[in-house]
Amino acid sequence: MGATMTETSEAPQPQAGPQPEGDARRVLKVALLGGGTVGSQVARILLDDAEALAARAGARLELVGIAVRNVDAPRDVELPHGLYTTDAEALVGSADLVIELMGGLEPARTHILAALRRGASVVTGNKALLAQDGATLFDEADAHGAELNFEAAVAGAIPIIRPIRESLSGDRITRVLGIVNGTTNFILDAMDTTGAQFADVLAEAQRLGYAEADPTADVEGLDAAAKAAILASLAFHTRVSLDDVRCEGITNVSAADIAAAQDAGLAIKLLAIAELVPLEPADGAEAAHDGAAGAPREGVSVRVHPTLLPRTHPLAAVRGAYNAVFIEAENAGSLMFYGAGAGGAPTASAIMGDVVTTARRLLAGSPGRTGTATRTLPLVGPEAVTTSYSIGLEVADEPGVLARVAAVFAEHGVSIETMRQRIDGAEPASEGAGARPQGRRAELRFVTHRASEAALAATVADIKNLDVVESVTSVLRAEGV
Ligand SMILES: NC(=O)c1ccc[n+]([C@@H]2O[C@H](COP(=O)([O-])OP(=O)(O)OC[C@H]3O[C@@H](n4cnc5c(N)ncnc54)[C@H](O)[C@@H]3O)[C@@H](O)[C@H]2O)c1
Ligand SMILES: N[C@@H](CCO)C(=O)O
Ligand code: NA
Repeated sequence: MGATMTETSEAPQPQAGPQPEGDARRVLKVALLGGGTVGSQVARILLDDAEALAARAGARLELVGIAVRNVDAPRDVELPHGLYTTDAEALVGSADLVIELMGGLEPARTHILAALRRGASVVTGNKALLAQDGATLFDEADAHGAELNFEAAVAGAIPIIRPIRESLSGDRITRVLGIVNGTTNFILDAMDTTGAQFADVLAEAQRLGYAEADPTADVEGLDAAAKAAILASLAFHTRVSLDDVRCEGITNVSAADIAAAQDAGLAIKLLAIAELVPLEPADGAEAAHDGAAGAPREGVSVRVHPTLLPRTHPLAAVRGAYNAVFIEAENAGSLMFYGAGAGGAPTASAIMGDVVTTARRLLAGSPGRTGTATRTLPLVGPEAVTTSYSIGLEVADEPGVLARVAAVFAEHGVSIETMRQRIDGAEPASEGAGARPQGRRAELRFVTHRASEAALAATVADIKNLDVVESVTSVLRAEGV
């Protein structure tokens, strides 16, 4: 075991059999980097629940310090002032187990690497760092016999990392669909419930404290993309980083999109989607194989975008700031994991689960491997992925317009599943329903069968060029319609 452990001088004699209060001779020194929203809750649990944690971990978990930027900053959770320090480096040097909750890339990365190089294990909630440079951290952990655990990094309190890494390690996961950002789910849900526009709901979410003052990482999908990269790496045993994730946020989702989705029995959710995609062999070439005899070559697609879902899909029922991850596996079938994806105490629960599990394995002298990549799957771009699309258009309400638009879909081989028409906000009218006033506009909404992004883009470009089309108001992807 890489970590050193101390023994207290007033140690009781060892006893045979189970020891409900843990083995009090053994102490694991725990350093906490960051005393903010999550860190303060982790410290509270470590101090308040010390006895129960010792019983479960098999050693006393001694909080030796909390590294912060300013030791005198006002705090919501009252903790012994003497625990705070600005010297994170020294704190890391004294610990058996380091909990990193500073966030950001640096100096978090430097401190985690320093801990792992000493053989100290690390628990972190830092999805941004893991998605950017997880491979380096995993390699370092494995090289030094230390563990790096990160349940809190994806979907907060929801157990999802460990189920993928452990419970499903004997299955073959084929697809992961996740609502992994609470802020955007809160906004989309509020738009769905109230009919309000994105900007108004965002302002309200900021007022209520759901959205950050700078909501860019959330509303542009970057936070979800980091989580998607982590989920894809674990689910498919390959390496995926943030740069591999195609990402589109929710800033362009309009109240009209939401209303149209509702009319069609659909909901709009920001989904992180990671899936295995079969790859066609190159022209004239044999299909390459990924190592398993006879296995067809496959790639991984990882993306984040607003997605239309049938309102009957389990993910459509996820309301407010909650998160959920839906997994499809060859043998398990469909599984859904649901709960609080953020917040101090919920996220601290996931951190503490990792801390106790890590402590147990350290005490048993058998740290687990951190890295799970066993193969290198190609990342596939949108050209190899097909999805259904919903396209909204504003057109002149004139005879023959529908036929001209439909012809463009046909030219590009994009098959239409449904079409809805609304005249100047009035109830749908059928073609040929009597004389229309001149200059009226109609809104058309098409839902397509599965199509490639290239075919869809070419279709939209040609539709925009039709003189009867005033504008393409939205293009949204759909799943399960
Ligand atoms: N807040 C959540 O709901 C949530 C959920 C899941 C994961 N996370 C992750 O947990 C981590 C912590 O999030 P948080 O919300 O508690 O952040 P926070 O901003 O509330 O707290 C950060 C803490 O780190 C300290 N810190 C930051 N930079 C430092 C530096 N250079 N030196 C010393 N101390 C420094 C700050 O003083 C503060 O105490 C992040 O990686 C975040 O992505 C947070
Ligand atoms: N900003 C994130 C916090 C949890 O990672 C969210 O809204 O879900
Ligand atoms: Na989690």
